[in-house]
Amino acid sequence: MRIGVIGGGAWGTALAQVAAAGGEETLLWAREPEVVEAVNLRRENSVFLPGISLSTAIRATDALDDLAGCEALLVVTPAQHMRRVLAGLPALAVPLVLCSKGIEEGSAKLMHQVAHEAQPAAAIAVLSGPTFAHEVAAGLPAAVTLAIADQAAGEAVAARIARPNFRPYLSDDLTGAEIGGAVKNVLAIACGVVEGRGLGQNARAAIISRGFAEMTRFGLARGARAETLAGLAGLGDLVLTCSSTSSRNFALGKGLGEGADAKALLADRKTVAEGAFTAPVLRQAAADAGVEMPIVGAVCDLLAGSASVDAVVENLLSRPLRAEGL
Ligand SMILES: NC(=O)C1=CN([C@@H]2O[C@H](COP(=O)(O)OP(=O)(O)OC[C@H]3O[C@@H](n4cnc5c(N)ncnc54)[C@H](O)[C@@H]3O)[C@@H](O)[C@H]2O)C=CC1
Ligand SMILES: O=C(CO)COP(=O)(O)O
Repeated sequence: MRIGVIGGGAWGTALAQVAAAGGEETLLWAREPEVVEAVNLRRENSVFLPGISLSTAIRATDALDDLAGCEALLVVTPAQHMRRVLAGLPALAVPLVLCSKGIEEGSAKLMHQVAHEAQPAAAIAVLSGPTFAHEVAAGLPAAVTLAIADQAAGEAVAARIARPNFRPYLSDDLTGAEIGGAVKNVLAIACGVVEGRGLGQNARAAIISRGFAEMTRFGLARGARAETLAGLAGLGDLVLTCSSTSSRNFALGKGLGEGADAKALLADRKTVAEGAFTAPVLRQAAADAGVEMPIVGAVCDLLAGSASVDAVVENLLSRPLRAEGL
């Protein structure tokens, strides 16, 4: 097996399909025995990515040990589970390509920091960008940022995962690529709220643009480069997920905007809406860095049930007038 994928959710399955489309034998590790069985017997992940016929070059397993012989590993667990899953593997020397979007609760660490602590000998790359899993799995065109410190290693990984309809763009800014993906999830919840409450398309565009200002302020404070945040992994993904109920984060926000209870919405989920986990740790990290993120704060209040939609909107609209620049 040459490429291994850790995580049999929608995105891990879609990335396994991309890998297999290049003729690579691909091993997909999934936690759920029913996912392993469905992929191996029916060539479909009917739990997390129904309706997509999967390549015969994909084999699924529920044994992490089976990944030992892979030459590269794509890591696609939900962000809050990445440390434990990586720590459960033997020491790895193959490249780890992190595809999850989030910030670790408690530590406020980015996934590349978490992965480095769990697997210090592995080269770490971050793959992030505007990529709804079902479109990628169906072979529709998409482009991503592939961030890795070592350029030669990056070129090798890019060559390995690039396909005619899947274009990685290289970067060495892991922090920027990760902050873009993590922050946009929280902003997508805010845009969903705008939709659910019927606040209009002007308001949504305002949230995208002022949200991008928040992302940029926070990213620069954590050492990201502005050009990365303005690229596929930042602005590109922000625009995608702030515009469609195909985004689980947007859909969660839409429910909040329609007046549903946050706890009930979250308890009801089988799939992950990363923004709900990222929002509180992001608010704290921003406060620690002295960065204002009022939209992120509003999402936190809604998720905690500590303020109504109308109250957070009024709060945002009554902030002191200021210059547009960062
Ligand atoms: N679905 C998408 O279109 C995209 C998702 N991503 C990111 O990929 C990551 C994974 O998301 P999806 O594949 O969409 O997941 P999903 O929402 O389709 O499935 C949930 C996943 O969580 C896993 N899980 C649940 N409890 C777990 C535990 N205790 N330990 C380890 N894993 C556990 C399940 O096994 C399953 O793989 C997230 O960080 C997400 O932001 C990134 C780009 C696109
Ligand atoms: O990250 C994604 C697309 O790039 C998927 O967004 P959601 O997790 O909100 O569905």
